[in-house]
Amino acid sequence: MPHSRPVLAITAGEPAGIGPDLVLRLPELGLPARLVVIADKHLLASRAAQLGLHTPLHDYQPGQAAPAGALEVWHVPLAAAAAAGQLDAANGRYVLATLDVAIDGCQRGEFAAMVTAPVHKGVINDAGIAFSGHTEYLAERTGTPKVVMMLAGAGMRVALATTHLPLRAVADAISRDSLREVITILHADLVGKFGIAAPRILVAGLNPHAGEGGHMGREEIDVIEPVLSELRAEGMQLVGPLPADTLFNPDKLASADAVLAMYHDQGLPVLKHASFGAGINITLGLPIIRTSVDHGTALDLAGSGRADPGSLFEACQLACQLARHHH
Ligand SMILES: NC(=O)c1ccc[n+]([C@@H]2O[C@H](COP(=O)([O-])OP(=O)(O)OC[C@H]3O[C@@H](n4cnc5c(N)ncnc54)[C@H](O)[C@@H]3O)[C@@H](O)[C@H]2O)c1
Ligand SMILES: N[C@H](C(=O)O)[C@H](O)COP(=O)(O)O
Repeated sequence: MPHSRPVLAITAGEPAGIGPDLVLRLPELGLPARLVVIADKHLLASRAAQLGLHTPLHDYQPGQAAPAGALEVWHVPLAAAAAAGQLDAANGRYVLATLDVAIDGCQRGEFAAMVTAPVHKGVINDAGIAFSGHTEYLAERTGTPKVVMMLAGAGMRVALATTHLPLRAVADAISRDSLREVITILHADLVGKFGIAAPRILVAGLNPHAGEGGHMGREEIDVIEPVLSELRAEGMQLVGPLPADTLFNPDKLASADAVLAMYHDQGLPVLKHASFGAGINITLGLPIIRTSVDHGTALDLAGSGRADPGSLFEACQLACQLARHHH
């Protein structure tokens, strides 16, 4: 019965980072899914030996599930041997090749969802490949004009109006059109993927004190408020633009299904402070399901056995739930 359990594609990420360490722990979760790890199989075997783990590794065969408790491996060969903690730009293309296998498999329907362990954005760029993150890469590879990054954890969902941009470029990137698209995607996926019938979304301002009536910036008046009014008229429950320094107070969050922050470090430090180690990153607006960890490659911990698999576990659990819901 090959289709009785959803098949999750899990990319092991940067080979020198903690991704390989964490995926080797996945059988502990006992998830009702087939876990197909996309990575170099020799890397996984040698990292398992380094960590003293005895995770059963089977070559992935689409029509034949491995026994529960084992990982199935879709082998993508490294370009150069990888040592824990030591980045090597020679493997930049390998990392993207693992993502391509997962994306293509999801688009074909062979995988129900993909879950990503962390990649190192810097070393991929050092390899001569322009790369700002999975989020943007997935949008491009699936031909999706606009996606939304959302992190979830500690009872919060925080979506971002802009993602991996220099701070200097943020204000210019927030236009009425882009904001309307972001809120529309966020709203649609809260309803469609998360099953929240009438989501209530808190929207942050961009400037301190949400612009202080135009005295500390005009983006709230010129861009954010007009879009919120327009979308409220379509029936969305949108509160804001609110000053970002107080919008994360527990009493405000209690009444909300999600927060929309205007930029990466307005929203994510709050969420990661509250949930680091168990937070999840979800890409909204894609034609496929993608969840991820909330942390990076932690090169300092790779191969040490001290990396916490909690976030990867949560990401796989959510991918499994969303896949079942979608199915
Ligand atoms: N999903 C992703 O692919 C993703 C997410 C965030 C950062 N990154 C990338 O990771 C690289 C390193 O980023 P960084 O140093 O800012 O963040 P990081 O998350 O790798 O490390 C920050 C701190 O948290 C610790 N840490 C991280 N994950 C942990 C875990 N699972 N268990 C225990 N401790 C953990 C690290 O040891 C370090 O002290 C960058 O290239 C960044 O772009 C990738
Ligand atoms: N912004 C994310 C975070 O800080 O957790 C992270 O960089 C991952 O982004 P991608 O999923 O786009 O790689």
